[in-house]
Amino acid sequence: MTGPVREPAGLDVSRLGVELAGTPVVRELSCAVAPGGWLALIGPNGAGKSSALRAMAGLARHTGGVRVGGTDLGRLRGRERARLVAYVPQAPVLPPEMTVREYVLLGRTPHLGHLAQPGARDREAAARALDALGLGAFAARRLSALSGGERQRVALGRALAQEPRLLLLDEPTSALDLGHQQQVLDLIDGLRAGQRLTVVATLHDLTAAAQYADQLVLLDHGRVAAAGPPAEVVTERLVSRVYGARVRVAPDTAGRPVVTPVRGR
Ligand SMILES: Nc1ncnc2c1ncn2[C@@H]1O[C@H](COP(=O)(O)OP(=O)(O)OP(=O)(O)O)[C@@H](O)[C@H]1O
Repeated sequence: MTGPVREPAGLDVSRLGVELAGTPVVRELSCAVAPGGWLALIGPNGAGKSSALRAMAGLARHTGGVRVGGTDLGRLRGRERARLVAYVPQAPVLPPEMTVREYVLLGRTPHLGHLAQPGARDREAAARALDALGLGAFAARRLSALSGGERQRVALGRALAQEPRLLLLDEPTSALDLGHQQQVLDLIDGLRAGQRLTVVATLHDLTAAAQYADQLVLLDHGRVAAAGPPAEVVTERLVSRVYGARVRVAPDTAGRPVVTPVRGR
């Protein structure tokens, strides 16, 4: 997918904290992602990954700072923030009567003037996103008539049409078959490399996280249990301690860890 290359922007998160119903669910999370970098947030159910991501998107009350390209996100209004950051939730709520094309075009909203209608450039950005995700054939389909995996790709399509500089993805491949998982992760990786889009994604698949991200943050009960390059974070010791899982971890030919679950007796 090619689009206009804009000034790249990195992410700086300092001492992020989120409290829900009086309980801290993210504590003292600090991380930095260079422009064009990919950070994966990993950790067991309830570790605080989605909460941290929502806070980075400005959608959850939090303490600490989130800066994108040096700009404090807390100081930006919704539209300004949406030109910089796109967020795709784990289970997006899609308006059932809208078509795929109309929905993806909504990604252009932050770029339109007040009361302005989408123009040719906006339609091109939406068409690029649809094509890149193999959704061209679905463009006229209503959102209520899509499978779970198609819905997930449509939500990502809207975010790509937004042409953000930071892309926040909550479990972007959870509903996708193996081929579409690779297609989506490869696409995001291409945008990262080609346009220096900065990516933060929560991922349950540790092998995929290690294959695609250049750094991982492992959360456990809201705290950072480990952070760094994949080979340092995805280890048998850490995975068994934090997830309570039996696994073998072996490097692939590129040295990235591959996790194999091992059946108990
Ligand atoms: N609205 C809420 N009120 C109170 N606690 C909440 C609320 N939403 C989530 N939590 C709790 O916050 C903690 C972190 O949840 P979060 O969804 O961030 O975890 P996660 O790592 O993304 O989990 P999962 O892998 O299951 O999606 C969990 O203990 C969860 O039960």
